[in-house]
Amino acid sequence: MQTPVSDTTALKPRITASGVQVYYDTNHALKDVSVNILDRTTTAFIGPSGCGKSTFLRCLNRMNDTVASARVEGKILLDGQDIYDKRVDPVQLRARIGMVFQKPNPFPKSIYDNVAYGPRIHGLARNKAELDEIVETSLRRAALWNEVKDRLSAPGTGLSGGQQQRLCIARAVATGPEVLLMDEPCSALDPIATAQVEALIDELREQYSVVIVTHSMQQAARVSQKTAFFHLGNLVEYGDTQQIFTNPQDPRTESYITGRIG
Ligand SMILES: Nc1ncnc2c1ncn2[C@@H]1O[C@H](COP(=O)(O)OP(=O)(O)OP(=O)(O)O)[C@@H](O)[C@H]1O
Repeated sequence: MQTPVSDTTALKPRITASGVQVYYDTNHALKDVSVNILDRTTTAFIGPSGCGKSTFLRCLNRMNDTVASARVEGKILLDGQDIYDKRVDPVQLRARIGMVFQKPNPFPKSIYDNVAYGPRIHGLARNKAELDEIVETSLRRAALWNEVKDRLSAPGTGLSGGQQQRLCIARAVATGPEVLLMDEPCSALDPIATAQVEALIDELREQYSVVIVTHSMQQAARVSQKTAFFHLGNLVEYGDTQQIFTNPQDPRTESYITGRIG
């Protein structure tokens, strides 16, 4: 369901990006991007292939650190703290800004251990009972508990694609993140599993800030309250999803949403 515009106006920025540039060697892939990502809001990144959506998403939890050719400039603050500060541990950061990928990628471990992995390495549970509690809460939050509660020791990889993606969402929420980044989370799923994940995204944003990269404008319209349109490495337009789709301010946005570029 679309949130009325007035609902997002009072929400505070969780992430503030200013003047972000990304280079892969000499390829200037992201050009001077500045945007606020709001709390308790789903923000969609849309735009033609290769425009920099995933590159920008990966800047938000320093996943580009793992790409040798990538160089990131500019400032990205999470709750006012510079995430690129040398004192910030990227592993701790990724517990606060979780990520769900295009293809479900559960660990080759049991359903329980997939969810318990993060809380274990970050020392979030003092004993087995607390860990059990986190696993159950996370699986409930990912709308998967009822389907798996009787087979928690079965391998995560044995679940259906849609269930695996919800398991990956449970794994991401298990560390108590503030922000969830999703890079085309439904592209490997069938329509029913897609609908389930979309419904879940709408529930998750009541607690988290959710950012989703999607190729589907219909999906962006269904799940997001804010939309950012990227083109050739530029953030061309950012605004309320309804406004972007009905009354875009930039001719490039209009061309994209009416299917003239893409
Ligand atoms: N790991 C990488 N190494 C080198 N260049 C990269 C890498 N990832 C992305 N790029 C380049 O950066 C630019 C932006 O790519 P990016 O994947 O961010 O775009 P996108 O909008 O997410 O595209 P798509 O919708 O096809 O996934 C492209 O020119 C791409 O070739």
